[in-house]
Amino acid sequence: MQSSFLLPTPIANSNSPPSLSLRLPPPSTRTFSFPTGLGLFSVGGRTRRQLSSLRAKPKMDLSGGRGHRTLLEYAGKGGADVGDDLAVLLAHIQHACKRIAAVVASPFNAELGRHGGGGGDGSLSSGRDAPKPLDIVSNDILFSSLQSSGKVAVMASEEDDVPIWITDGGPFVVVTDPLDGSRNIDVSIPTGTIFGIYNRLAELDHLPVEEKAQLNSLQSGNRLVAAGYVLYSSATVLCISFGSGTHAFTLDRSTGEFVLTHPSIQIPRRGQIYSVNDARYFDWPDGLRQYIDTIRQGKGQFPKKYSARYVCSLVADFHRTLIYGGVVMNPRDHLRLVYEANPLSFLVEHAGGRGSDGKSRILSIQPVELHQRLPLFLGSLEDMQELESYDNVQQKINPGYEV
Ligand SMILES: O=P(O)(O)OC[C@H]1O[C@](O)(COP(=O)(O)O)[C@@H](O)[C@@H]1O
Repeated sequence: MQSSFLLPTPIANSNSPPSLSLRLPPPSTRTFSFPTGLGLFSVGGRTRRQLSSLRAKPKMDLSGGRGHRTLLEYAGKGGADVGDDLAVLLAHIQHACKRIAAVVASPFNAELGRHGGGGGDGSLSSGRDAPKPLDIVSNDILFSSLQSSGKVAVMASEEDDVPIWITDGGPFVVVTDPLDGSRNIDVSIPTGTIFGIYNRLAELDHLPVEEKAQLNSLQSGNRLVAAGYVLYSSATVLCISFGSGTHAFTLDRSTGEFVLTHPSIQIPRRGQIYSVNDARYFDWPDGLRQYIDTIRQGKGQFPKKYSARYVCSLVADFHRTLIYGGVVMNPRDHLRLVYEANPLSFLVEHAGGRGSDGKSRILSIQPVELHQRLPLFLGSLEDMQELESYDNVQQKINPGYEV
């Protein structure tokens, strides 16, 4: 059988794209793909005309003709111009997240999963310090980056009991869940970092350190200056909003840069996917059961049967929802207002969606405790409105599930 192939010809001028010479396949032969420098071209079964139109197609340009735009270019003066302080902080956060991406993917850390190694006192029988679980390692990485940025007054982390005061002059407050979904890490399921950035409240500067650390960290979500997450998955994706649109950048491992791949994300007004831990069905209130039963059968406001997807890793479930639409939820008091619900609600709202506790808009809730937990529903506007029209969607009992 004659095979088909495309050969890159020598490049005479490095500014011009490589041209392709081709021998056409007989009709309906197998499909082959070849790297050409312009991406993978699949040629099986295509006519010469189809191929030349493929060749003529320009590469997708996300930067208005200036090449791929990186996160730091985007945030800088030629882009969103978020201000020097925030740009510096962002540079440190993205650096920390690249390190976390490397740590969670490393074969040498795989066994550290949730519980870490060694004895209860943190030591090994050999006398060395026991390795730390990956969520603690991630917390340490973020802390050290925030500290070296010089831009952070206080960091409040899901991993720490109390917020840590870093520097008096720091203009920002950072709240974070450094490694969400870490319970899945032993089996290489995606994980993520979530962060929110507030301005330091200068009017609290006169208070004792513990008090001002606490109060700065308890700001309501509608005061967020920026929020984001980093998904550690088949690709490492950093999604961020500075309060004007939600944009995602994918890590280019060849350059180490986050490159803008999803500018101005708009969550579809309707999705066809719901994301929840279905095993809790019998602990759900009637309203939530009815809602899920209805959309599953295609009997809701959108006359299509919904599909279920649940990774059990909030960042992954949220990222899919942001791109494909639908709703992602955890109806019990489990996820944290400060570290998870507020940043993700900020992102979904700036993409045209909604974040709610089943009754109220998340960003309007005033946190009263740092580690406060609540039911969380995030998603497409119309799906969220339909969900909230069922009065009773918050799971009040929380029997302490083992897995
Ligand atoms: O057990 P549930 O209710 O399905 O909760 C799963 C959720 O908990 C999380 O693992 C976060 O919980 P932790 O902060 O305790 O790890 C999310 O990533 C996930 O969406």
